[in-house]
Amino acid sequence: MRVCRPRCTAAPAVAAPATTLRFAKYQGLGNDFILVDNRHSATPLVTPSQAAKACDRHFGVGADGVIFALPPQAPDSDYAMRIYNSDGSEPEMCGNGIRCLARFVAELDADAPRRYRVDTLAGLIQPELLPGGRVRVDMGEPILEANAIPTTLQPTTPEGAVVKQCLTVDGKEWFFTCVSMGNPHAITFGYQDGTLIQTDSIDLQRVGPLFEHNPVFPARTNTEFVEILSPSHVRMLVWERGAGITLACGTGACATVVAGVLEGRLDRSCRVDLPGGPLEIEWRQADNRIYMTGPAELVFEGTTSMTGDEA
Ligand SMILES: N[C@@H](CCC[C@H](N)C(=O)O)C(=O)O
Repeated sequence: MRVCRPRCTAAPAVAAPATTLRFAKYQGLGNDFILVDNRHSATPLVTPSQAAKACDRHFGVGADGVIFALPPQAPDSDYAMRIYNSDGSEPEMCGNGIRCLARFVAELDADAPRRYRVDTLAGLIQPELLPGGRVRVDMGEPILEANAIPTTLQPTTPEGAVVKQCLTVDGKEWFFTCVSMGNPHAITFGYQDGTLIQTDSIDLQRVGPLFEHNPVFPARTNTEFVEILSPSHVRMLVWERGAGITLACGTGACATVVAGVLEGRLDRSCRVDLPGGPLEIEWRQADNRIYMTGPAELVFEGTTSMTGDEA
């Protein structure tokens, strides 16, 4: 006897409703972002998967992340900022991004002050507009305690910091210092045998993911490979959590100077050269806060069609 089974039919395709999103594309040293005016709602207008699509450099607008200017949340803040990485994950902070946000809100709101208090998932961060399109940011204090970074690497100092700890990756023994600027960073200046990093010898595409997804970093990590040019001048490459190779990372540059000071290699004021250009970083002894100065500029404004998550 022949048994007839019902045929498996696909549900009729229903086009997900598309909405039009207005945005401005900004860049800070080539670290580029889609900025969204979200001041009328505390909920981002774009979902993580829509953000990932918009960041795609072939099928979308193209960017390293999507940044939302939201209404203030904390009592003393002027705005709140949230960001999605290009893979749709949500980091706590973005150094180049907050310089872009400062210039974006200055364009939106002519009455905005020159110095803002921005509420982020990493706490209150304070950018200040300078002449010539530059922005100086009070990035707050670094976090050094291993559990708070977070890393399971064994602390090397009585205060619980992970400084110059050895980690074997890709068959090599690297020395690492871990610093959080609200988001996690692992910084290396060299290997256990004493050889120092030369940035042109780093195969970032190969080793970057091995650090990002290493189990010693339970929240994944951004990784900085740093070549020392002098005690006040370094060259840095970055593999970003959730975004891969980028041309610059502001929180990474800040974390690098902190790591360099802790390892006794760098001065507290440093120029950090990134593939997209230089940042000036100061880790001030008087208040333990980090100050980052660099450019941010508008690239173009536009609209894009956003479909639902199921599309
Ligand atoms: N490019 C940023 C950092 C963005 C977040 C990072 N990818 C993370 O996941 O922590 C910067 O300029 O700081």
